[in-house]
Amino acid sequence: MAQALIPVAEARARILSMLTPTEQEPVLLANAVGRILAEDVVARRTQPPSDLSAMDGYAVRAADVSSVPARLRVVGESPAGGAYDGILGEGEAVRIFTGAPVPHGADAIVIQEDTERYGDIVIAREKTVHGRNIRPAGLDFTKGTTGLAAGRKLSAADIAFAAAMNVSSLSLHRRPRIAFFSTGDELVRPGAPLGPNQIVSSNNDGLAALIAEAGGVPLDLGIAPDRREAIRATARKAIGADMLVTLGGASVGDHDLVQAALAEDGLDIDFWRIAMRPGKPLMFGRYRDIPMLGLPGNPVSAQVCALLFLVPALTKLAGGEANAPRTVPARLGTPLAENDQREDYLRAGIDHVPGELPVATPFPKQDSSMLSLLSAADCLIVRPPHAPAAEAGEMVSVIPLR
Ligand SMILES: Nc1nc2c(c(=O)[nH]1)N[C@H]1C(S)=C(S)[C@@H](COP(=O)(O)OP(=O)(O)OC[C@H]3O[C@@H](n4cnc5c(N)ncnc54)[C@H](O)[C@@H]3O)O[C@H]1N2
Ligand code: MOO
Repeated sequence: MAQALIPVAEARARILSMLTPTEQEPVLLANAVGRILAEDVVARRTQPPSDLSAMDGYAVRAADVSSVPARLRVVGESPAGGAYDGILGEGEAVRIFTGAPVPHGADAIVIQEDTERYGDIVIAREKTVHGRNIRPAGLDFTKGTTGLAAGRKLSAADIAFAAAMNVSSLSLHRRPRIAFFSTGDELVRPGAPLGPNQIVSSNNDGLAALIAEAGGVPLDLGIAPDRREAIRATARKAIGADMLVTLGGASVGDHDLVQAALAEDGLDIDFWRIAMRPGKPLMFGRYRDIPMLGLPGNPVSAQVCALLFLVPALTKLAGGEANAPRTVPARLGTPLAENDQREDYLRAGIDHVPGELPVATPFPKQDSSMLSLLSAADCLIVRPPHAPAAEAGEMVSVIPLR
């Protein structure tokens, strides 16, 4: 009897449950963007450190400029990076610039455009109030507060924020090293001489790109021919990696040897075959000490399965919160027939309609060898197992691809 196919969500949960984050390492801010923070970042200083002017103009006592014109005596200057050391008295003003410390005694800044200057005298033409154009000390953050929480994927804004907190290096999980190889006598590298019945391996470069994009270090072990010993020898090169991914040889054909070859060399299978299209022959287990994901060889199946299983796995290894890819609602552009037991991921185009949900139209062909259609797809429509037939206009969930 055929073995039951494992649901997609269960497969992902089983993979994730086998993974633990890589160790932490200090990383300079310049190299940290896009990576996942392993420890909270605590502000090492208060920003602004003291009350600072937000404008170029004159520091005044607001009470002196409650009616205008107000005539004030300029007693000094406060540039950014400097300061006026005295205390501002009644009827006095200090020339001040954006970012400069507000002198003691002053409690407002009159912007330069609202003044006229005559030697030591400045006339304020607009009224002001207490606090205007002043950035109080600690407006942005105060020393000792947690600015960025562990688990966060660092954006450029986060890097700037960490720098402002006077933190120059961050504790991050080491980038996960993902070793992978393709199997198949028919495969050659792009650009290499092609024999009569050979095809170009698209999976190696495609997977390397996806791993790099997801924050991992791709370790391309090449192409193993369809011989058990060759598959074993190639797999052994993965020792030391955080995960091994095999491409192809996962199905039931006489030349689909990955499982049989590695079973004799320390592979312990957790599951094989899932209720998904494309990607039914997906396999997962542990090869010696290394988690191993066996992706199907069909190029679209390999990429879609990598997106659904390898990317969350990488996120977990890198210390982040691993989830299924984000879905958004859309309207179906064409009717769809009832689905079978396999959760379906249909390549589709997206049309944006102002003020309405986008319309996702599945491509008429969905063959899992067709990379042209994966490249052209704007999204994947997710159809649950046994979904009933659907009319055009019905709501569906889609995974945006770009
Ligand atoms: N009798 C059955 N046949 C198949 C089944 C099944 O359940 N029963 N499942 C089908 C499904 S679904 C898939 S997906 C494929 C996956 O098979 P494998 O993982 O064993 O992959 P291969 O046989 O090695 O290759 C499939 C296909 O993809 C091409 N390929 C492989 N590697 C690459 C690469 N690196 N770059 C580009 N193209 C690659 C290969 O030439 C084949 O055409 O099995 C179905 N069969
Ligand atoms: O699941 Mo296979 O990936 O349909 O082609």
